[in-house]
This record gives sequence, structure tokens and C-alpha cells, in this order.
Amino acid sequence: MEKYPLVVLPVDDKDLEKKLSVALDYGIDMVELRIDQFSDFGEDYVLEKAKLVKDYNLGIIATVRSKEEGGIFIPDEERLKIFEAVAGISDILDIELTSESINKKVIEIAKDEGKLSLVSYHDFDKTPDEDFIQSVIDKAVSLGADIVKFAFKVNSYEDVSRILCISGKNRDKKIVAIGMGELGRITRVAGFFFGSVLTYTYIGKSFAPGQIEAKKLMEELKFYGLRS
Ligand SMILES: O=C1C[C@@](O)(C(=O)O)C[C@@H](O)[C@@H]1O
Repeated sequence: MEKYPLVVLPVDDKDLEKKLSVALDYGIDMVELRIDQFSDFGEDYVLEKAKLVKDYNLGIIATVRSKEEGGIFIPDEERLKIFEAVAGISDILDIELTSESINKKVIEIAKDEGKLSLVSYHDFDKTPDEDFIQSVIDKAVSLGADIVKFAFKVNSYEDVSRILCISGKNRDKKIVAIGMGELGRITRVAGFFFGSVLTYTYIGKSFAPGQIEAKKLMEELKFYGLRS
């Protein structure tokens, strides 16, 4: 997974094959399986969808997003079982820093399978101050995360600069820096110039405020020389 910057398409299980075909046409690199948004959490069902993604030769970030950070309530033991079931077919497992009862175990599952772990932190209301953001990064790294992601609601231009600057200060780590909302849109492209390694897009249904539609995002990345 050393081909950074990467473009990631979050998906649920609706119209999956159609989205995968379009993603391939656009040159999208990876799919984020938002398993928390699937109609069925059964291991066989989830694996069947993951295998479909692999048939299209797309990378997989697997996550079962917690209710607290934009997903739905699924008991921790069930979430762990899902992560264990998909770890072998996935490239990256994404678990929240705030999912304290299982995040270390998910990181361990990833490592045992020779995959990458991504520890994420979302705030859908605000962009915290610099010290808090740095503490999120430091805690995630101390847990053993290979990649640290923070996604904050942007309410001002100062929020945008704070997200990008803190990313730039942490270039020695693999960081994903995202500003959510209309004002944060710029971070989904400019973030790459500040060391961010992934950006998320959408086809049809957006999974978060301020995402840039896939065709437009790929055009913008090409315009700024981030994509050939
Ligand atoms: O953490 C992120 C980023 C995201 O919230 C976004 O703002 O694009 C979309 C989520 O699906 C993903 O897990």
C-alpha cells in the first residue's frame, strides 16, 4: 500500500457492483467497506461483498464505524468478529481511537494478518485545538497504529489551516487529515500537499459532509498534478 496519495470510495452494500465498475473507470484506488451501513453483518455476507471488491482489483479498508462516530450501534464482540472475518481479505482495518474496548485488539488482528491498522477520530461538530489534535495523533501512534486519521467539522478558514498545518507537522507519520463540511472541502485535495495519504470521495451517495464527487475529485487531482 505504498502508492500514496490514495483515493478511497466508502461503500455500503447497495448498487455495489455498479459503483465498483465506475470506481475502476475513474482510477479510484481503494474501497472503504462501511460494514456498519450494510443490510446484513453476517460474516459470510460481508466476505461475499469484500470478495466482489477484490474481483475488481481494488484495495479494501474495512471498518465497522461506531455509533459515536457516525456509524450505528453494533456490540463490540460482534464488531470484533467482523474485523476478524475480513482482516485476511482487507488491506487496512480502520478502528476509532474512542473504541477503547476493542481498538488494541483490532490493531493486533491487522498485525497478525500482515495488514495495516488505521486509527481514526471524528468530530462532526468542530475542529479541536492543535494540542488536542496532536494528542489524538500521539495516542493513536502509541497504540501501534500504522495510519492515523482525523476528520473534523470545519467552521472557519482557521479550522482549515489548523487541520492542514498539524498534518504538515506530522509528516514523519502516515496521517489522513480531513476537514468535513463545505468549508473543509479544500482539505480533500490540498491535504496531500501537507502529507495526508488518503482522501475519500463518493459515487451516488455521500458518506460525510463535504466529500467531493468522484469524477470531479479525480479531475481536481489531475489539475493539481496529484494524479496523472
Ligand atoms: O473517516 C472517514 C472520512 C469520512 O468521514 C469523510 O469525511 O470523507 C468518510 C468516512 O466514511 C470515513 O470512514
